[in-house]
Formats: sequence, structure tokens, C-alpha cells
Amino acid sequence: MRLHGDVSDDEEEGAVMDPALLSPSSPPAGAAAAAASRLVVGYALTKKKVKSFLQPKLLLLARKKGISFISIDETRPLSEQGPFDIILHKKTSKEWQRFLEDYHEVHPEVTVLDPPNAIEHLNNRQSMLEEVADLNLSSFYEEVCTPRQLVIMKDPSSIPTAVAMAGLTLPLVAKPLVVDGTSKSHELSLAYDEASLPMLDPPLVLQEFVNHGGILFKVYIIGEAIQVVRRFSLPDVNTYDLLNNVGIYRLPRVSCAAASADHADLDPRIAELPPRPLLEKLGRELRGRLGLRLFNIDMIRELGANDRYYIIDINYFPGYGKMPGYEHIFTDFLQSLGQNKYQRCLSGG
Ligand SMILES: Nc1ncnc2c1ncn2[C@@H]1O[C@H](COP(=O)(O)OP(=O)(O)OP(=O)(O)O)[C@@H](O)[C@H]1O
Ligand SMILES: O=P(O)(O)O[C@H]1[C@H](OP(=O)(O)O)[C@@H](OP(=O)(O)O)[C@@H](O)[C@@H](O)[C@@H]1OP(=O)(O)O
Ligand SMILES: [Mg+2]
Ligand SMILES: [Mg+2]
Repeated sequence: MRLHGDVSDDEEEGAVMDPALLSPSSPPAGAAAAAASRLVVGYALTKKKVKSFLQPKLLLLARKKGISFISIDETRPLSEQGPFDIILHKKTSKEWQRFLEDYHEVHPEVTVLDPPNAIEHLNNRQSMLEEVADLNLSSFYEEVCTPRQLVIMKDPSSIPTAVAMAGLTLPLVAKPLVVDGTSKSHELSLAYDEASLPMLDPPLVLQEFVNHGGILFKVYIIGEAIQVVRRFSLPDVNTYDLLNNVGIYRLPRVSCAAASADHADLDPRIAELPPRPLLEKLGRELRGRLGLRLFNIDMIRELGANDRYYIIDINYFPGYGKMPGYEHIFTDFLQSLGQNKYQRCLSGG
């Protein structure tokens, strides 16, 4: 079966070699790999993701642990490939979703990471934060919330009135409503004044900008494991900036350009990581509510309100390759899935 949509990527994908074959100690491919390994992981990922995720250090460790990775050929029925124990995927086309769901109905024994309908929840910047807004994580010590935001579907001329009626405070971050893996869906703008708002390009989400000392916390979730890193973020906006700036500032892919701030010389009040118990609770709750096991959370701490955290973005299957030690955490996670499956088999479940 030939999948449509995401065309250029699919075309490229066809030319991608199984990175396992490129690794220094090449594991056998396809059916041979399946026979030699205890755990076979099929993957349907973009070329970019294959490069950033399936790094030699991951492949090497996986091989030692009896895990093999096999590239899924989206032009052929899944039941003719593998057989797989686990399928990893990050493709947004409807055809792929249906393809995978049909396969999973016939092969419920295969662990699909993660269910396409659960992933879809994160492909829209409104629905992605809904679960957070419903969470009640605030305690005596800290508060977790989302910035106030407004969805504009069309008619840019209506934006100033909509913003005034919703009582949103400038500056506002304008983000494309849909996150579909394209670089366009990461093109953000900062709007300083009301008069410029009609220059924005709906459908979008308008989110209040929260000053946070220019540091963002990326909280990576892999099953039950949680790891947090610091990244440089947008600088704070002060009253002077607000009075002296007009117009819309286009921000090219902010987070992609953001360097790690883990070893920077920072003000300790800004650098201090969110408390571990809070992150554990947040990870647990969101994993359950979203029905996802692979995602990350972008979190900022409001400047001057040291215990108020805002969640501003959640990403499915993010850039784990940038997470220190990801090869250990990810392979442990895959092994734990294999172990659970084995135990279910033994108990006849
Ligand atoms: N409400 C906000 N207040 C302050 N800064 C923000 C806000 N929203 C976004 N930012 C800054 O802009 C960056 C990009 O925003 P966001 O994470 O929503 O976009 P994205 O394109 O989905 O990013 P990613 O590449 O992580 O998917 C953030 O990492 C943060 O530095
Ligand atoms: O570019 P990287 O590999 O690092 O990963 C980024 C990932 O791109 P990719 O899935 O195409 O790889 C993005 O996915 P799309 O929204 O564009 O689908 C998004 O999840 C970012 O948040 C990830 O960056 P991180 O948040 O981890 O820094
Ligand atoms: Mg982000
Ligand atoms: Mg994002």
C-alpha cells in the first residue's frame, strides 16, 4: 500500500537506509534481525528524526540488549513486515493513522507507541494544553498553569476586538494552531501592540507572554522515566520594550536554535530546576490523561513569582537525541515493554 500526504517526506523515506545497517557493528536487517533479537522495534519516522534519534550509541546499546530496529516500508502491508514487538512512529498523515489502526486491530499483541488518536491531541495547540488546564497540580508550595490564550480561526481584522474581549495582556505570542511537523508550524511571532494584530495570519493561538528570565525547562518523558534540561529561551519583555516597540516580530524556529543552558553561568534563582516531586506528579498525570508514553513538556517559571510554573508546549516524540543518556533510558524502556508482554503471555493474558 502506498501512503499519500507528507509526500516529499515519504519519497525521501524510501531512500533511507536502515540506520542499523550504518552503525559500526551492523546488526542483521529485516527478518534476520528479527530472528537474532529478542525485541524487534519497527519504526516509521521522518528522515530527520531517524538521523537525530537512531544515533550509533543508541543502536549499539540496543544491539547489546537484544533490541533491533527495522525501518517500516510504508508502501507494503505491515503484516508482511517484521514481525514487530513494538512500533515507534511519528507521521501525521490520516492514511498512516488508518493504516496503523487497521494493523493494530488484527495484531493487538504489538505495542504501538503511541496510539494515533492520542498523538493527534498534541497536534493542535489548543487541545494540547487542555489536559494541563484541567490538572489540579497546584499545592501550598507551587502553582502549575497555562498562559491565558485565545484561538483565532480566521478574519485577522477581528483580532484586536477578540483580544480586548478576552482581556489578554500584550505582548502576545502568536503560534500556528496546528503542529504538523512542518517548519511553518513552528514559526512564531511576538505582537507588541494592538494595532498590529490584524497583520497576523490565522488559524493561530494567541498566548500571553510570560517573563521567565530567559530560561526554559524541557521535561522529557519516556514511559515512567523523567529527565529535565535547561534551554535558553526568549528574553523578558519589560515596560520600556513594550512602550518602544510596535509591530509583529517574526521569530524563526525559536526552540530549535535554543542552546542547552545546563552549563551556563546563570542566576541560581532562574536556573533552579522545578522540584522533582512536582515533575514526577506532572509526568504521571499527563501520561495518564494524554494516553501517551513519549513526549516532552516545555515549562517556564514566572519571573518574580518563584513558584508559579507555566506549561507552554507539549511535543510528541521530541528530540530525545539531545537528552543526555537517552540511549540508556530508551532501551530500558523498550525492554520493560518487552518484559511486560512476556509476563502477560505467561499468565495467558
Ligand atoms: N507564553 C510564552 N511566554 C514566554 N515565552 C514563550 C511563550 N510561548 C513560547 N515561548 C518561547 O518560545 C519558544 C517556542 O514556543 P513553543 O515551544 O510554543 O513553540 P514550538 O514551535 O512548539 O517549539 P518546539 O520546537 O519545542 O516544538 C519557547 O520554547 C519559549 O522560549
Ligand atoms: O528537531 P528535533 O529532533 O530536536 O525534535 C523536535 C521535533 O522535531 P522532529 O520530530 O522533526 O525531529 C519537533 O517535532 P514537530 O513538532 O516538528 O513534529 C518538536 O517535537 C520539537 O519540540 C523537538 O525538539 P525538542 O523539543 O526535543 O528540542
Ligand atoms: Mg516548544
Ligand atoms: Mg512544540
